[in-house]
Formats: sequence, C-alpha cells, structure tokens
Amino acid sequence: MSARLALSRGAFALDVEFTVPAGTVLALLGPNGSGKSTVLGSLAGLLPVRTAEVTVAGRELVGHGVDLPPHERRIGLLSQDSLLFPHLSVVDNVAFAPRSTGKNRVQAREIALEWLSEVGAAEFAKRRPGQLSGGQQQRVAIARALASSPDLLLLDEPFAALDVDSAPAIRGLLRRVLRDGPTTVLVTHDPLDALALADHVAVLSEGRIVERGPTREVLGAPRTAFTARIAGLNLVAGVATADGLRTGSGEVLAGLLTSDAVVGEAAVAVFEPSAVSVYPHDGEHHGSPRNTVSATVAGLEPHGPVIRLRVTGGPPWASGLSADLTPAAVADLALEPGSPVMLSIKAATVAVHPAAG
Ligand SMILES: Nc1ncnc2c1ncn2[C@@H]1O[C@H](COP(=O)(O)OP(=O)(O)OP(=O)(O)O)[C@@H](O)[C@H]1O
Repeated sequence: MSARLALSRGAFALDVEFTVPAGTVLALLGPNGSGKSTVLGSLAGLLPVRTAEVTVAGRELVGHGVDLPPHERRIGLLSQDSLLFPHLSVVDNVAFAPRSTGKNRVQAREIALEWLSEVGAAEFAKRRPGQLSGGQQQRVAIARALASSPDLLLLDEPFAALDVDSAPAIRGLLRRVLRDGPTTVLVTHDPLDALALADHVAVLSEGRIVERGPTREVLGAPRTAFTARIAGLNLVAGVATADGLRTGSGEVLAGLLTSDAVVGEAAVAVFEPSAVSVYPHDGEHHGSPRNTVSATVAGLEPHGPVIRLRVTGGPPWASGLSADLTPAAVADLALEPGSPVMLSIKAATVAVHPAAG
C-alpha cells in the first residue's frame, strides 16, 4: 500500500507519506499526540482529510477524485478496546465481517467459526462478549478483523487494554496470523511490539515521519533523540535456544526467553546499554564468563547523566553494542576511541523476544 496524507485538526497538522510492501507489517511509533491514531483514522476513511492519496493492493481508495466510504475500503481495524457488539453472540460478531462483504449467512458463519478456532476462541462461540475476559474479547476482535479478508489491517495499540498476563499470548497470536496475513499498519508506543511484529518502523513526531527503516536497524541504532529515548536498546538477532539466542555467526548469547518466544524460531536478544559492564582488556572482570567478549571502543557520547560507549570489533554480534558508564568510570579506565575492552552482559538482563521475519 502507499499513502500520502495531509490534514489539520485544530492546531495539529499531519503530513506524511509512506509505503508498506504487500504482506508486511509497518509499525508507527511516536509520542502521545504525534498523530498515530490520526493516520489510522485517515486510512480507514473516518476522518476528513485535506489531501490524500491511498492505494491498497492496486486499488485506489482516495485520490484523483475517488473517495471510497469506510465500508468499501476493505480495511480491518482493531482498536485497543475491541468494541464487539454486546447484544450479538461471539460467532455472530465475527460473522458480521464476512456478511458485510456480501457472503450469505451460512458462508459467513463458516468463515467465522474457522477464524474463531484459528484464534483459540471457538469454545466461546455462543457466548456474549460480556461473558468474556479482556484477552478473550481481543481474540474475538482479531478474528472479526481478519474474517472480512481485508486488504489492509490497522492495529491501534492492540495490547494496551490487556493485562500483563494476556498480552504475550495475544502478541504471539498476532505474530502467527500476520506471518501470512494482510498488509498491516500497527500503532504502538512499545518498541518491543514493533520488534515482535513489524518488518519496518516509521517514527512520527508532530505529524511528520522523522525516521523510518527496517525495525532492527531503527531501534538498534536510532538517529533521532525520540527513538533513542524509547529504544536505544542493544539488539542481537538470531534464533531462540533453550537458554538464550544463537547468533547468525553461531555464538550463543545466554539470556532469558520471554513467554512468547519459541525455541528454534527467529528471535532478538534485547538488553539495555546499562546492562553491559566494561572492563579493561587485560584486567580482571567479574561478569559471567558466558556473555563476555573483547571489543574496541568506537566512540563515546554523553547521554544524560552517563557516557554511552559504542564498540566495534569482537564477534559480529558484539559490533555496534552500546554500554552506559559513569564519567568517573570512563576516566578510571582511560577509555578513548581505539581502547581495547572486555564487555560482559549478565544473562539475567538479556531478554530473548520473538522477532518478525
Ligand atoms: N477530535 C479531535 N479534534 C481536534 N484535534 C484532535 C482530535 N483528536 C486528536 N486531535 C489532535 O490531533 C493530534 C494527534 O492526535 P493522535 O490521537 O493522532 O495522536 P497519537 O499519536 O495517536 O497519540 P496517542 O499516543 O496519545 O494516542 C493531537 O495534537 C490531538 O490533540
């Protein structure tokens, strides 16, 4: 899909242009009020726009004199609170989607039951939404969003209303259905959601896209202050193992799997720069011998109250890692670009998350 959108809402102005390759997921990240929900509302045809050109799956939704109403756009929208129809059963809620695209009652019911079983909610088919937990309702809402076979799926903070126990299961479910699913735009404030689900991210600030690119590149090496603040994480890509992550070059980084990570599947090890300890190259270090590597200081930059050090060299996965040190520690270790160092990362601080792709 490709979109160019410009509009004003009071003093707020949105002006964005982006594309999402077919079948992939774009995450929109940005601070409160940056325009994320406005982008989704405009794509869905729910907000008046000044200029818009939106093409999805080769079909023009808006632009050049065309302006399809929301129900003709073939867009599935999933918001934070699922807004199921309270007076309809679960299966009728889901069947509503294919019905509205012209399927007859029998076909619509069949499609609904298939999707309910796909999302693990078949047993609730006859219940009313009020008789389900928040997580169960969100499963049904996902089934409903997908049951219309949308050309474009819009997800607006799909985990925001869920408790910490049900969010990982729903994230895992979305990962599964999005793998072969429709082209998707996901709004989130959580970089870990973007890592788990999105191929690309775009960072919005005050109605404009200030940064975009492949998820791991943008979150691992942010170029804007905002992205650095929300992300700036150390990311190492590989495959989840029982006790951590195997990197592309075969080393194992010890860590803890999150509850939605699956051994043998693509994963990203995530740890904060403050979790990386730095020792002199030939001196003693007291970290776990497992996650210890030698590297070379590439650069030092003030980062709030600490100094953020970036390294190069060492095994491929370690090149580009960041570590936060106090100014006193930098002085004690006499660190400067080119200094050889040892890095140590406690396994307990390394979280292994499932990764898109
Ligand atoms: N109904 C409205 N009328 C006028 N202005 C609005 C309206 N809704 C939102 N805005 C303004 O549009 C801007 C973008 O809001 P939007 O909800 O798109 O941001 P967001 O990035 O989704 O924020 P959040 O993360 O808080 O959901 C904000 O400045 C907001 O005040």
